[in-house]
Amino acid sequence: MRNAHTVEQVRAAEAERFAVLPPGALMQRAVFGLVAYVVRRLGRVHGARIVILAGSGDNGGDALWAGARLAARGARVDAIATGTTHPQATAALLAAGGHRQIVATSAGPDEPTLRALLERADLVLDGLLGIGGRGGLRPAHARLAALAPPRRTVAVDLPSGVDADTGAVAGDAIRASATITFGTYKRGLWLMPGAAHTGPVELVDIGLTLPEPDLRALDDADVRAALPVPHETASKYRRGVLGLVAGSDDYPGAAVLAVGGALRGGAGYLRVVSVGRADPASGRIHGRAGDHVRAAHPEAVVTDIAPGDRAALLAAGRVQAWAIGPGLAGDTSATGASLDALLGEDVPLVVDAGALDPLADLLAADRTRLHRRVAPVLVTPHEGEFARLVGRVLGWDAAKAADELAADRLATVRRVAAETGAVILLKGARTLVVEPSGTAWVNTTGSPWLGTAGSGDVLTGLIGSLAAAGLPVAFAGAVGAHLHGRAAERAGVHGCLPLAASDLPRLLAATVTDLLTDPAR
Ligand SMILES: NC(=O)C1=CN([C@@H]2O[C@H](COP(=O)(O)OP(=O)(O)OC[C@H]3O[C@@H](n4cnc5c(N)ncnc54)[C@H](O)[C@@H]3O)[C@@H](O)[C@H]2O)[C@@H](O)CC1
Ligand SMILES: [K+]
Repeated sequence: MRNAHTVEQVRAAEAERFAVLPPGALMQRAVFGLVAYVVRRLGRVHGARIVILAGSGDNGGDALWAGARLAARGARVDAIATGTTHPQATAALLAAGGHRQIVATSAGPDEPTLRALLERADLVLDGLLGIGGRGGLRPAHARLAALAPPRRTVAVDLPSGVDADTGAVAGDAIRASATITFGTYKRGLWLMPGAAHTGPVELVDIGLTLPEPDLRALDDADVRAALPVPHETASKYRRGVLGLVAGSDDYPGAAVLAVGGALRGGAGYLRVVSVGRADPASGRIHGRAGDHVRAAHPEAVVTDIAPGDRAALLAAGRVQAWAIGPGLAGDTSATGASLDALLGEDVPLVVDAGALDPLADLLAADRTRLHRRVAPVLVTPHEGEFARLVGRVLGWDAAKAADELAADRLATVRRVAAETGAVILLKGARTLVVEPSGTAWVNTTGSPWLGTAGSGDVLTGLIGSLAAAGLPVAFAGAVGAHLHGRAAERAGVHGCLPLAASDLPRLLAATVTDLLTDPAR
């Protein structure tokens, strides 16, 4: 598990260490980790050209100290500063044979000199701003950020211009090929758009004593440990039964995809409810989605029901979790009736796609509905569906929803989770899973190829299945998002590019197989 903390939490933990350590000790720990990374990356330090971008604070201090260490090992180090710089670190750099120039003065380097320095650099260390940065970069910083070569730039603690807490980026910001961060992950390294600026992030332990994290990210090892693996006495029922209400005559394929995801999530038995209509000749209820599921996945047990038939829905049988929504179309009041029936059942419930608007309507009528329910409800909107949800339930217009998400995505989702009582899984490049209590996970796996029709249906089935197998539903959301992302990352290896959603179940099986058979386990 990787943990992220807020700037306030980091500052408090640092203050506690400052009180007992000699001056500069924490910074030297950070510098040691940074230099170790640079040496590993360059292989040969002697003769390497290093450019340091140095702001006025301790972040610049880290980078300048690293420059001093690298200069002492024979690197050619040029520091480009935006003004005053950390005094001891600057003195150490100059004493080690490094150079410093200040862009803001008339004696500073002109544009061509600056460009030439950066173009020739083997590596650029971005020490413009760390956790002390606020708002968009000032002009001198922004100019350097725009000139730094992304593929040869390493961000110190975080890419300058990325807000450490929110991941917001206002204007120019450093784009790095790697980020070396100190003490703990900062939330902004994991939240979009900041997360797109970091490259791979490495954590350097500097010995902070930290409180409960504000945000968590799962690793493969966490997911491996959480996977519901059947033991000797398992049976199909004991492994968990998922009830899935999915598909419609208009969108039967969504049910097939959701079932494909569910079959790879660990539940032993799958009851699929297909919403159809009465056959004029026989009077029997029949749904196209059910036909497609029977043909594609004979292991699923399918029941056809008439729209909104609550009794028939619940008669499908006992389950340990329900999921509703993929591919549901048409009469939203009928979907609302089904949803209302499922909300009356005391098992975890996953609500997606075509069931999200009906849920919003139920919550608009009764905001306490989910707070009163004992078993949790997880909703899986993408950004547009989230905007509709907050529009109907909290009265936000689309512009407000977009503004709030852009300013602080995590805080916004937290607030909506607390107000609605739903666990919210907000899909996107860095999917967030947030409980009403505020506990939050961010997913760091995935690939842009996942942005394809039907991939969300697979995810819903997968999460429902993990919940039916016994994972707490929010954790099932985090585990499901991690597996779903890993599966997509494998698409290239398994010849599944461009990725189609129907490839995902097969890729999920390969992902789970690898996790469970990893010899390092
Ligand atoms: N405090 C510590 O013990 C440690 C701190 N470390 C480093 O220290 C950093 C924090 O140092 P500081 O608190 O000095 O803060 P920073 O170095 O992040 O920046 C502070 C300076 O930047 C200016 N500034 C703020 N926003 C700006 C903007 N948008 N554009 C341009 N300039 C802006 C401020 O006026 C201030 O002078 C960490 O990120 C980390 O790199 C590490 O050395 C580990 C130990
Ligand atoms: K930085």
